[in-house]
Order: sequence, then structure tokens, then C-alpha cells
Amino acid sequence: MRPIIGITASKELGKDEYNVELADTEAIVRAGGLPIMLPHIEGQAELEELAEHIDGLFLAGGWDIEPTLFGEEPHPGLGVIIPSRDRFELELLEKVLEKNKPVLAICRGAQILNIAAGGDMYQDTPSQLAGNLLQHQQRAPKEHGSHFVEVAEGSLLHRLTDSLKLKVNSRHHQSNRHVPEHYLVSGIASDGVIEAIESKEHGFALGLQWHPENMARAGDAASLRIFEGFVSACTEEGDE
Ligand SMILES: NCCCC(=O)O
Repeated sequence: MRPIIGITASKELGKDEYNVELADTEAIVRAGGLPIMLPHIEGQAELEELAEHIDGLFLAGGWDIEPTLFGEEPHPGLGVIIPSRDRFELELLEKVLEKNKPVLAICRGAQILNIAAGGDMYQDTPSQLAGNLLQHQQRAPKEHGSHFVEVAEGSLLHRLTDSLKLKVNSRHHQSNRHVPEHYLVSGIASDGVIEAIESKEHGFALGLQWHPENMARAGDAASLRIFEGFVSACTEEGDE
């Protein structure tokens, strides 16, 4: 059986509808998984059942994150937030990780993964992180790899991609700041921006600041391997 992979839905401010990116569903299907969209439901019993039904969780990209979730008030550079989505993702993530089911978290998802773990983040990286930053909101096409990421040797990301240096796309203004001890920073850009984190305690809980779903669409080998590794981990978990 193909593993069922829940993709957390995105939502536009003021619109009563959910959406998911085609690139996310396509990358999961191409890797052998069955994607389903997860609306922002509430209720501990409902979330528990949802976590039980899915074989893996894909935390998709999207809007900014409510800063009080990591003990801060809003910075002037904070963008749109959708508190119902933050709440839903954090609660579901906790239940999925409790069950040691695989999690692949993209961009905003990598930030949610870190907040759930007890870390914090820059609300607006360009105005909060000193130094010469790279361009993290590329003007190149979505699938274009525009800067490099140094990958930690022996990490899950290394094993998945078989590479210690990846060229990645970049579309974010927020980023992870402090990452707790039980997580590994497994990818970093040359300006110090954290590009990948992974749990040391779970089989597969990986957060990527870039968008491999767009690069996979264009046939990028490392991105395809990330999705294949994720779906394969979801398959193994489902077979237990
Ligand atoms: N924080 C939401 C993800 C996108 C961004 O960081 O700009």
C-alpha cells in the first residue's frame, strides 16, 4: 500500500478556503506516496485520530508564524499570520512525533518544527540578523537553486542527498534562530542562516528552509531523493 501523507493546508487571510501547492502533491506522488490535504481542524480526539490515520506529515510552506508562540511580541517586519494554522500544525505535529511517524517540514514548516521543539526564530531575518546576508527571497524562477547549503556529515540530510553541499532555492524572510539540543542543525548557508534542522530523537523529522518541491518538479536529483526518502520512511512506518 502507498503511504498516506497529510499535507497541511494553507489559507489566505480573509478567504474561507484552503489550498495546497501542486508542487507539493506532485513531489509526493512522484515519490510513491498518496497526498491528502489536511484542513485546520480542532479537538484533541480529532487530532489524535488524524495522526493515527496518516503515515507521514508534510508541513507545507506558507505565511509567517505567530511570535507569541515563541515568547515574543510582533516585530515591525512580521508579515501575515494565520493563528488557526499555527495552532493546528503545532498540535498535530506533537501527536505525529509522539507516534514517531515521519515529518518533512518545508520553509515555514521548518520554523514550526523548531518552535514545537522549543526553539525560536527571527521574525524578519534581514532586519534582525547582523552581517552580510545572502538573497533569501530570490527573484529567479522558483525551481532555480540560487545559493549553497553546507550539509552536516552523517546527518539524515546527508544520507538522503549523498551530498555535503547543496544548491537550493530560497523564498523566505523568517528563519530559525536558536535550535534546541535535541535537534541538529544539518544545513547552513554561508551567511549563517539555518537551512536545515533534524530531530536526533525521531527516525525522520526533517525541516528544510528551502523548497525542494519546486526543484523536484524541475528534476533536481537531490530534491527527488529527499522526497523518496521521506515517502520510503512513511512506508516502513506504515508496514510495522
Ligand atoms: N515564516 C513563513 C515562511 C516564509 C518566510 O519565512 O518568509
